[in-house]
Amino acid sequence: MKITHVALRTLELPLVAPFTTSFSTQTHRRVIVLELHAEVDGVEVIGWGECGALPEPVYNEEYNAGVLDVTTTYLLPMLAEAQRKAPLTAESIAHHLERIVGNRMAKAAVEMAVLDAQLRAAGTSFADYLGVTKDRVPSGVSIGIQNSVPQLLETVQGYLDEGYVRIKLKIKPGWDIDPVRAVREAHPDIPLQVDANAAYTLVDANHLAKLDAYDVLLIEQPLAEDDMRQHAELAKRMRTPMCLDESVVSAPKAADAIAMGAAQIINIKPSRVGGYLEARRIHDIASAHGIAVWCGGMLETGIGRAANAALAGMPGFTLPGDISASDRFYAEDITDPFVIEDGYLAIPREPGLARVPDAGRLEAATVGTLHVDL
Ligand SMILES: CC(=O)N[C@@H](Cc1ccc2ccccc2c1)C(=O)O
Ligand SMILES: [Mg+2]
Repeated sequence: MKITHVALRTLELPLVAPFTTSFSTQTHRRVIVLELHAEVDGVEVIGWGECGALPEPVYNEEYNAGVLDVTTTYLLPMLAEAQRKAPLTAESIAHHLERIVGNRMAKAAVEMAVLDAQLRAAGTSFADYLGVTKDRVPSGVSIGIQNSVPQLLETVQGYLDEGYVRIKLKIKPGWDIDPVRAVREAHPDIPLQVDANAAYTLVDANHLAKLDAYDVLLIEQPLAEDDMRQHAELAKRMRTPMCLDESVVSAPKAADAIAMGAAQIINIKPSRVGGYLEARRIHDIASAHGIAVWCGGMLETGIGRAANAALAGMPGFTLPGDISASDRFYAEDITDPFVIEDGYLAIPREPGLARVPDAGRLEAATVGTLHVDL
């Protein structure tokens, strides 16, 4: 394909409720969406991409202003140069961009938009492209740090009433054992896991091991992104299975984590690892080692949610992911909403990888747009 034009929109979407983690409280999602115009065999097609980066570098080292700069200054000009020699394919994007170190969320958004355009032009759904045969995926929910344990129990009950099949609690020092104990005592049999977003150190090992008493499915990223060896050490000191999120930024890192015993489970986020094609490679490596994976979330709009739902249909995604219904975070999505039905989300089967945003809602949510001609 030949990319002709890309619009990089920054959207501001209010969250239905503040979302507090160990690293921040967010009341809005300020997210970058790419609208990529391309020609495939002379026919114009539009592909959509969504970037997982936050406005500030508090989840990982990327942030929106940096994504916009690296995409307009480097990534798109490099693809403009590459496509002068030969048509681009989604599968060749990573190769063309490999001179740029890191910036995985920025690269992932570009690759996603190219893949969406390519699949749309071919009339193929992402599920079919991946060979996914399932038609729906189980839906888990990520619950932020609450003001009190009673409020947490009320929030958990609300999501269980909506049908969520797995509860994930954000934890941090001072909000960990008590909330987990309270939820487990109230719900002895629900699948329950925790996510610390790197808030602890090995000094907390004995404290975190208290979670072993509450049948916790996994503990997600208790230590820092770079603490791969430390996670392996902690895994020896806890029965609760170790799961990594922020640390697994690529397939080689996934292989390291598995080889070192730093992860018994991996949270795959296509944005964090550089795109859906790298996400598939991580799925394949993990599955080959008998390591369970599940699909994490970055509060995606329906654009990213659609692609995540298809990815989560792959056989190695054996644990419910954070692919919640659209209304978990947004009163109104910019796309047709994903709704939870009997605890599951339907995997889209329309051509393409992403859901197409409603033009009016997209415009209404846009707080800034950059246009790049290639
Ligand atoms: C669903 C979930 O817990 N996601 C991330 C953390 C996270 C937390 C807060 C966010 C705010 C704005 C955008 C993305 C965000 C991602 C995680 O698994 O670690
Ligand atoms: Mg996480």
